[in-house]
Amino acid sequence: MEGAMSGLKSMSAERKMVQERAVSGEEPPPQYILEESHRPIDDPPPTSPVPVVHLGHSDETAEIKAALQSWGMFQVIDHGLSSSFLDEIRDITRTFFKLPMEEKQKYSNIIDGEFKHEGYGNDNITAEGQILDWNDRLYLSVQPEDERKLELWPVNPSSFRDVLHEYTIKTTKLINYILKVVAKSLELDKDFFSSHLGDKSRLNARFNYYPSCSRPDLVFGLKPHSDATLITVILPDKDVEGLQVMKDGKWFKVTTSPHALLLNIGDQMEIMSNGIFKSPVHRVVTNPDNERISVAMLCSNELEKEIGPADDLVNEMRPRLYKSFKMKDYLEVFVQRFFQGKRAIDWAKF
Ligand SMILES: O=C(O)CCC(=O)C(=O)O
Ligand SMILES: [Fe+2]
Repeated sequence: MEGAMSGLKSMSAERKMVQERAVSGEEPPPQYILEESHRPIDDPPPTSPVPVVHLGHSDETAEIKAALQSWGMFQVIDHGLSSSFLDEIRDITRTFFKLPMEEKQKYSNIIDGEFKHEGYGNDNITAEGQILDWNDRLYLSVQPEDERKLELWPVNPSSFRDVLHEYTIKTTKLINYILKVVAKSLELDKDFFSSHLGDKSRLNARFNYYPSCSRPDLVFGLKPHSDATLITVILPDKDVEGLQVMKDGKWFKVTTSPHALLLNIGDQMEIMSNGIFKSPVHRVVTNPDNERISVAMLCSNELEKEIGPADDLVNEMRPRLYKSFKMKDYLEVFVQRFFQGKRAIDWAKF
């Protein structure tokens, strides 16, 4: 067993970045190739624009409720972030991934052969036969501010840290606003989620880089998953599509305005809303001609916090559907299952 674990450990540590494979024109090697029944099928899934919610309008609460009950996600255009600032975030992302490999490796998520969540890299390899995603990423914890590992924040491009800091402040403000509206839509006190989040609530930034892939029919850019979060803010690529969401058992391409931020709820919201809202399953497919980037800001409750369904959402008509547990215990289960392409929410159900 120990031998097998150390074998897996060295597979994580020694693997090549997807970007290196794409640059040298490699076809995806066997570890990336999906079983036939799991492959993204070629006939393009229907496109349907994810609902647009108008913040500050009198019907924002009803719009958010309807969007979360049907899609689990919505796009926001009047979010208060300028289009030029959104482009700056896209620019620092592209510039970082364009740096020479040895420069990016200074921020590696493998330290002394051990996989860490934070930093530049790929998923951990935790099991023999695990199918890998056609994606490299930079994962950074941005909040609480005093827990930032600044040594993993790129200094190149030189604006990277300042832009990410500013984006953290702006997304936090947007998330706080949206969480009040979501609470109202559930007829909870408007501060229900923010008071639960507490002072040590977490915000993580995941910069995704999906190199072009000669065989998009065989691989995923990002495997089907729901987020572990309370809520996630995605800045999608301006030009290249790839994100798909499961709705009513079917996959839909997600199309958004270039000026939009896309918000989706995660498992913590499904649990706290006692299943009134469902955390959407989504995935990313690759593209033979173009690379794609996205930035996900992932907002979660404090690690020591106990979470469970809101008492006011449990009644005779709607019994308690999920257990209560410590956030950190959920994340541990989530991470193990995520790498295996399995959902953690089933673990939380009664
Ligand atoms: O690339 C995207 O559009 C989505 C990324 C995503 O789902 C994630 O980082 O959790
Ligand atoms: Fe996601």
